Amino acid sequence: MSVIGKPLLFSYWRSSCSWRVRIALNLKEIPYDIKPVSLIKNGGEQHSNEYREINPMEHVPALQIDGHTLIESCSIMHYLEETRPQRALMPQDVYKRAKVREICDLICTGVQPLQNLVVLIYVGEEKKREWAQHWITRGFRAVEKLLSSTAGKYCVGDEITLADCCLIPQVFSARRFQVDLRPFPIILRVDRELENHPAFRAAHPSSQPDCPPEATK
Ligand SMILES: O=C(O)/C=C\C(=O)CC(=O)CC(=O)O
Repeated sequence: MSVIGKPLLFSYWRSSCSWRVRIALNLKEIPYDIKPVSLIKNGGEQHSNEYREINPMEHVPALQIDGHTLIESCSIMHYLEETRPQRALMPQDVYKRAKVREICDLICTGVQPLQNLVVLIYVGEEKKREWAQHWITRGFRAVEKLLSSTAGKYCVGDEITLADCCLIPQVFSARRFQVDLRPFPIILRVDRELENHPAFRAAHPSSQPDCPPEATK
């Protein structure tokens, strides 16, 4: 690992957790390299001895930056926020900061882990779509309710925050599992607001070097 080189992100094109960090890096205009880790090739490269040294949880993402190796997308985003204050992704106001963390935690602990690859494999091919739909819908009901009192143009007010970095990839996963999003008009509005933002577009799965050609839009 190079201390002075560009940060290196261990990422998988369709991983929503990798996508969160890609958005944050792009928004802050931090140049970085990507090291693709295939979650499906040969039973998953994340389970290799080499990668387990980088991330003992055998998940993506991991970020090598400033001579450190960091794991867990929210911790990584907070590190970026604390070390690279340019283009702040947390509001100044303490209450608004709490609301941003609330939305991030809800998605990152209450929704996304339930549709993680290891969980879906455990649930089984037959039930996995119904399972993912159930938990995403349940979580989105809560997110929509929170947004009804926090959202401006984006999740919390009119500035892009870490909450948006978490929400947009989760909406993509919801579509992937064919969740009916009609009951969530605020989530859909924020998603529409950000779908063509350059930092979000560049972080999109279809823009990734490891995206299979048939999946590019
Ligand atoms: O089917 C695949 O291509 C494998 C894995 C993923 O997409 C990523 C996830 O496990 C879900 C997620 O990050 O939300």
